[in-house]
Amino acid sequence: MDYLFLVLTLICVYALLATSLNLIKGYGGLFSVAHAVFFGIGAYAFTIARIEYGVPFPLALVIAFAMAAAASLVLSIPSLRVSGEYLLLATFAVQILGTSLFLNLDITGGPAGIRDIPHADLFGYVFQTNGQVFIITLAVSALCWCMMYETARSPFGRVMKAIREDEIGIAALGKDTLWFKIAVFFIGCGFAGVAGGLFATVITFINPDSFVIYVSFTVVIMVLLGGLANPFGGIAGAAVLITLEETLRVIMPTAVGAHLAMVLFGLILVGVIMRRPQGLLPEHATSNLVADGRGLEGRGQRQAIKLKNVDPQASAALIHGPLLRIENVTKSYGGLVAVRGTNISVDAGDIIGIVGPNGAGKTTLFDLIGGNIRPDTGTIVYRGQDFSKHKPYRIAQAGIGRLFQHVRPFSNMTALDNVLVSFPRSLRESPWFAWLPIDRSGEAERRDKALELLQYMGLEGHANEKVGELSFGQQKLVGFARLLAQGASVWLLDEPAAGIDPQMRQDIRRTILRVRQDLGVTMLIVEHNMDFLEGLVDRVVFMAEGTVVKVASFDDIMADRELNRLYLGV
Ligand SMILES: Nc1ncnc2c1ncn2[C@@H]1O[C@H](COP(=O)(O)OP(=O)(O)OP(=O)(O)O)[C@@H](O)[C@H]1O
Repeated sequence: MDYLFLVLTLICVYALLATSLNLIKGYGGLFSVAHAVFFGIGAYAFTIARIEYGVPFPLALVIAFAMAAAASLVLSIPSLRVSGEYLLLATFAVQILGTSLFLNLDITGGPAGIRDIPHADLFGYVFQTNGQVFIITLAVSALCWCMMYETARSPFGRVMKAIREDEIGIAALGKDTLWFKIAVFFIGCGFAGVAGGLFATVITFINPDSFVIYVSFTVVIMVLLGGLANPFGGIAGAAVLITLEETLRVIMPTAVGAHLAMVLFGLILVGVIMRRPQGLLPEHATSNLVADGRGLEGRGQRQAIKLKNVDPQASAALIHGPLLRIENVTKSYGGLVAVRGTNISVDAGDIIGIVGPNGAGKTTLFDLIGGNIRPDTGTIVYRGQDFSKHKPYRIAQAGIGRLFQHVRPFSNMTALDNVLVSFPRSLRESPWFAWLPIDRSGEAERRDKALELLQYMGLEGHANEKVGELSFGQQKLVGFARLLAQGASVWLLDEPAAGIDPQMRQDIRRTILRVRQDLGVTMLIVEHNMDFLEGLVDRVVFMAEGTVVKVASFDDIMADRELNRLYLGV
């Protein structure tokens, strides 16, 4: 029984460690193979605090969190600007560095480590037997798990998921992705530190062997096996692997058993990747708030509702002069000038079509306005302020929204969550408040607004469906609902009519006209389909070879024989 308690205690510790990595990888999409280092930093910080300074058990756990989280900044601030294999390599380097420091620093006791770590105690009660140690470990792990669970399902967790799905897409909705990634890394590493503190108090002895890269890989396997972005994934993965490891230890109590465990873990990883990439417990896409269908009743037909809750910064009447001015903007790629000395002036409430042959520079122009690339020369002035050197999220926050040609949907999130994540920053979108039971009414209000926006787009019946499973046209309508939630006053629509059937094209056209009529949103529409633009746009900007060739009404452009012959082939 005593041994069983020890195994259960270890499962709790590693479940906490795996859940903290799941927060980083499952929600943040950030692949780290250095998690054992933060586990170790927590363990050493906890141990030193307890032994050297006699710090009480709960406070030592807080110190473990703080030290591991603070150490994460050393890695995350420089390296989270990169992703994919570069981030993986950066975390690998941190793992090697961490192991080397644990081995060579005096404070860590070098290879011999630190012994006789005191048992957990609370209000004078010492948790000594394996049963008692299990209870305190379970209690702390459960508390941390609840905090991470709340964080993951909060608006903060929703933004993290969207970053994982499409970082450019969520930046275009006004979220500072770097800040969110640093924050999720900070929190995940902090909880790894708490797991380290618990580990130290359970085993009462630590040395660098417990924090080597093998441990980091084992935790990665726990997460992948249990289920990425599933709150119970880390627990399931830890339970399976720790049980397996301990069973092997009992059957083969030699070094062979330990090596066999490594081989088995490797095979499990390969098996998971090949047979069940979603892990034992797959991620749920359904928004918690309408999981039971609440809020969807009575929302049958598309109605001519007033968007009373929507606040696009479309106070067109308050703008003096042009809302958006593109002044003498040039952008080259090597010898190729994609946009050349372009000047376009857009008044509030205008709908402007941007047309021209392939390679004319239309998308580049949108990239420049949206901040995805910077102009070589020239300025982009919005509401009187030069935005040409601002980051995409700042431009989006200022009120310029974009529907990308391929929408950039958050495919594994529901339509409702796609809209919810687009609202401007709320209290619980901050990682510090995400786990607190606050702003529930604000969240309920946003849900109602989001449902209203989906209803406005005729998508109320799809609120709970994954956007990746909707048709391309419906995804575009979700994109419109996201722009409304964002409150963008200028919409950059990149080929909204492309890739959809004629019926849906009409729907989208009607929606654009309706948004303009109801909200006075200003729009720039890049489009090849001239029929789509007829009767929709106030002016057409004709571009060719990076240059604005002509700005005129739709009829004048169509009547210009030379343009039609040269570029439109009609
Ligand atoms: N990142 C890049 N690197 C190099 N050249 C680029 C890059 N992006 C665009 N270009 C080039 O710049 C020119 C303008 O491209 P852009 O995509 O803006 O044209 P477009 O008018 O949107 O064309 P389409 O209608 O086909 O989408 C093209 O010649 C293109 O090859």
